[in-house]
Amino acid sequence: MQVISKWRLFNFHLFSVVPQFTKLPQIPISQYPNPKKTHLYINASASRTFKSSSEASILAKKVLFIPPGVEPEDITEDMILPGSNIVVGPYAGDAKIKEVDFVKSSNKPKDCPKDELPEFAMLGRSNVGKSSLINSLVKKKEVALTSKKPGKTQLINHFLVNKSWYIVDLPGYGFANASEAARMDWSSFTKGYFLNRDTLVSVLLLIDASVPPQKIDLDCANWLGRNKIPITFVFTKCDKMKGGKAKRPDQNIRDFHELIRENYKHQPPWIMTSSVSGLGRDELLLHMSQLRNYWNNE
Ligand SMILES: Nc1nc2c(ncn2[C@@H]2O[C@H](COP(=O)(O)OP(=O)(O)OP(=O)(O)O)[C@@H](O)[C@H]2O)c(=O)[nH]1
Ligand SMILES: [Mg+2]
Repeated sequence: MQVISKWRLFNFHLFSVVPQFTKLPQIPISQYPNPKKTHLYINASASRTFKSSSEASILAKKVLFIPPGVEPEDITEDMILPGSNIVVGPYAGDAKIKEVDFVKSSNKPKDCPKDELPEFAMLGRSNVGKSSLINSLVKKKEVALTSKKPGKTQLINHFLVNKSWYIVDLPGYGFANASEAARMDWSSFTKGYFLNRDTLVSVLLLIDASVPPQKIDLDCANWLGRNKIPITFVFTKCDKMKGGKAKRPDQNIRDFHELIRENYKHQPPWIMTSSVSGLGRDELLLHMSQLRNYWNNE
């Protein structure tokens, strides 16, 4: 298994991604020179695997995202992507982006491309970094337009990757100076897309990790959960360290998990990223590859 053996290179500990259940010594992510080795937590003594412990297997089911084709008791810690709760399974592969083409902007869900290719939709608060993440994933500066001014992306924008799948840039929700009418418009427009788009493999719900959990993000996560829309939490701006008493990204992420935990029977996948440092980029692409390849094989 080539993909898995790649991840064996990382000396990554299972218990480093179990924030809610363990109290482990913490090291701020800024202290890691290599983003690939960035962990939320480090526990020097935790070099166990799940194999020998049924307790650990139950814990794995509660906190890890276990993809199709993987049994909880077969998980070893080196199968977990760094800075995430995502286990890499047999469907992962072909993650590299070789080419990307902007296809179209649609202002109604029914105008979106009809070629049945799988797609991932970027959703999140205005200014959370959706367009920046797309640019970072495709390694091009100006594929998706970014701006300091919230509300830059107003349409459903389809980008075709490797001529075989789409990344979709959506308008941000909840920007403070939008009128109530504009907000309502956003919600019927985008909700229509989520509820009717059969080719949607997963929503990537972007959450700004440089600020404490926001009600609007929690509401959105809960709405998607209630409507059984597959979701991956992508924490953005993990490079941003605010001074003073502000919480660090890893603490904000832990607080966010704490608040949504009871709404999810199974842990949705989550991953830490930064469009500035490239943290989580390759890992997110690998995760998307396993969801996509499974979707294609279904
Ligand atoms: N430090 C840091 N800044 C970021 C990161 N990602 C985005 N930004 C900044 O955040 C601002 C908003 O980024 P966009 O990518 O335009 O955000 P968006 O979610 O597409 O915004 P809308 O299109 O308005 O919904 C820009 O100033 C980016 O440079 C990140 O990972 N780290
Ligand atoms: Mg945008």
